[in-house]
Amino acid sequence: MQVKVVDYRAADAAEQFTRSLHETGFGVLINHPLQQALVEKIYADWLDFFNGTDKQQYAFSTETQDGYFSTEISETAKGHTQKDIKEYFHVYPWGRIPAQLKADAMDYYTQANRLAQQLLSWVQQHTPADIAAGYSEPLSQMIDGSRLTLLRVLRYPPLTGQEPAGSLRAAAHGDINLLTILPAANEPGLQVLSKDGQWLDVPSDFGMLIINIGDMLQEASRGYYPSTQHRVVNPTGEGAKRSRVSLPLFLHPREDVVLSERYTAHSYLEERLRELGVKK
Ligand SMILES: O=C(O)CCC(=O)C(=O)O
Ligand SMILES: [Fe+2]
Repeated sequence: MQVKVVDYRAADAAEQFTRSLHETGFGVLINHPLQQALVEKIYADWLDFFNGTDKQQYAFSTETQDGYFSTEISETAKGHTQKDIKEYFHVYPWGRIPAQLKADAMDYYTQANRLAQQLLSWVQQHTPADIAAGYSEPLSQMIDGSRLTLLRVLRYPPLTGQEPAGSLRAAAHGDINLLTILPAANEPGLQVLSKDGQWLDVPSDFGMLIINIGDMLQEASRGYYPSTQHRVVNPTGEGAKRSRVSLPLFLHPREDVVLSERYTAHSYLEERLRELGVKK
């Protein structure tokens, strides 16, 4: 298995891209419309923020989930016992955002949401009719007016050598949401679990955009689009001295969206956040 790199401008981009999502849970786009210069500026400005002390004033709220999550309270992936080696900030348009970082973060949030809506309509168009018949509403409509779509700015600090044995920058997990949109990070490390149980590097050269299916879309599509396990491995050598910054946009449906007979978006999210240990 290999995650395919698809040219967003190719005539058959939608077909190739959605086939990759069906086969691997992941797809990688080049020549996509998100501005690389903006992504890089966000990486640089937020790295300064994480290196400073202001972040302590934005401690996240268990109720609303916006704000800063320190390495001490960082999430523990489902089925794991060690916390991930990461700190992060959850940006929601209605949430707290440091003033000097707000304009760029919201600009990116808007651009990425627009692209996501189009990608969801590609996914919809290429869903087999019997599966699509089970969607409670068109996929791109599920995110209309959602308050829960979330831009996560992640910083994986340089390693100290004191990390607990076996802990990873991000332990193997599936994302909770519908679809995740992730520009290539400033450092390598992202891997995806293949069907035959091998960890493979996700193509993530400069400028690539990585998209993966989340558990909610797996649930809504009855597994046709799989939410594939992925992780971020610890660097060795010189790379261990450097921070890694990444910027996933987690696309969430409106809370009232019916995902399946078992779940609404709301009931699903509550269950998963409790499992992650970031909600009571
Ligand atoms: O940092 C990355 O490249 C991936 C992050 C991720 O998988 C997540 O936060 O869910
Ligand atoms: Fe993830």
